[in-house]
Amino acid sequence: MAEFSVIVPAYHERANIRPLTTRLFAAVDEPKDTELIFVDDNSRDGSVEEVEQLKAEGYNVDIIVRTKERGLSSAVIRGFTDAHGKYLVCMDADLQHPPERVPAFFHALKSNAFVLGTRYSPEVSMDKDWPLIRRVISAGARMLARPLTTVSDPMSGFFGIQKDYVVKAKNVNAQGFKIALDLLVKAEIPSSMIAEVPFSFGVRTVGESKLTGKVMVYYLDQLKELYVYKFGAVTCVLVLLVLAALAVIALWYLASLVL
Ligand SMILES: Nc1nc2c(ncn2[C@@H]2O[C@H](COP(=O)(O)OP(=O)(O)O[C@H]3O[C@H](CO)[C@@H](O)[C@H](O)[C@@H]3O)[C@@H](O)[C@H]2O)c(=O)[nH]1
Ligand SMILES: [Mg+2]
Repeated sequence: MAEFSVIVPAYHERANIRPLTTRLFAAVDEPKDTELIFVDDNSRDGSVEEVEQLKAEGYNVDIIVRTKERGLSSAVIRGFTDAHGKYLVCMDADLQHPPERVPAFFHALKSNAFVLGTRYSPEVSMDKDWPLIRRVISAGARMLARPLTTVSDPMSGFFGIQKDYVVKAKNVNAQGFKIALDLLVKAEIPSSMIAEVPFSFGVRTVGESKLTGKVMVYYLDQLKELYVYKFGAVTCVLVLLVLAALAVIALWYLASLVL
């Protein structure tokens, strides 16, 4: 039974499956003790056949095909549930998360409950081709998550967690796009048990991003739920009322200067 599991949510990613698998197994320290699980939402694009071929070549890779559910977070939860490993790493299929960094996650997971891949470290650079609009959205989204966690990249989808802590996390939001943030808040992991691994965020070369306007709405909804979870509904309403009052006072003051 594998001790290390790599979970990859995948939707229409056939062309990325082979390079990810070969690069991952070439990189890990203990390939015989490592399993790779794709969680595909019935893409029907040849992903299953590609995985079968890789299996026949001897790679410890599998694919779960979901036909009734869809969504990034719920796919990751399904993969974590089915995984055999004690140490779990989640990464994207599109090679924006370099497989060569996975051993650093497993290494850090031996002494930490949670390991977050970060794009915001002096050691790494963000790919200069990452579109400006994505950088702006990412910065805004990060700022909004600031009160929830101290980690440097709460939007990251490249992370590792010990299986025991997945079991501990209750009511994880399967709708959201930001599963790492949800687990960080709901598994109640102390900051002393969280490590960060810097990585350079690449550019997708094959296939398309699934980030749509709807995903951003889901994110705001997820944030609302996490704020209430962490601070309680009463505190959230009071803070909103104070902010609204401050905004009215500021507008009043500005109007008095102009008029
Ligand atoms: N099974 C399944 N997989 C999905 C779904 N939606 C997306 N995925 C998979 O989830 C991964 C990330 O999707 P992308 O569409 O490539 O996301 P992105 O916009 O590049 O977003 C990335 O950057 C964010 C930070 O800015 C990360 O938070 C996010 O996890 C992801 O890494 C890919 O492997 C994609 O196939 C879905 O509905 N179902
Ligand atoms: Mg991507």
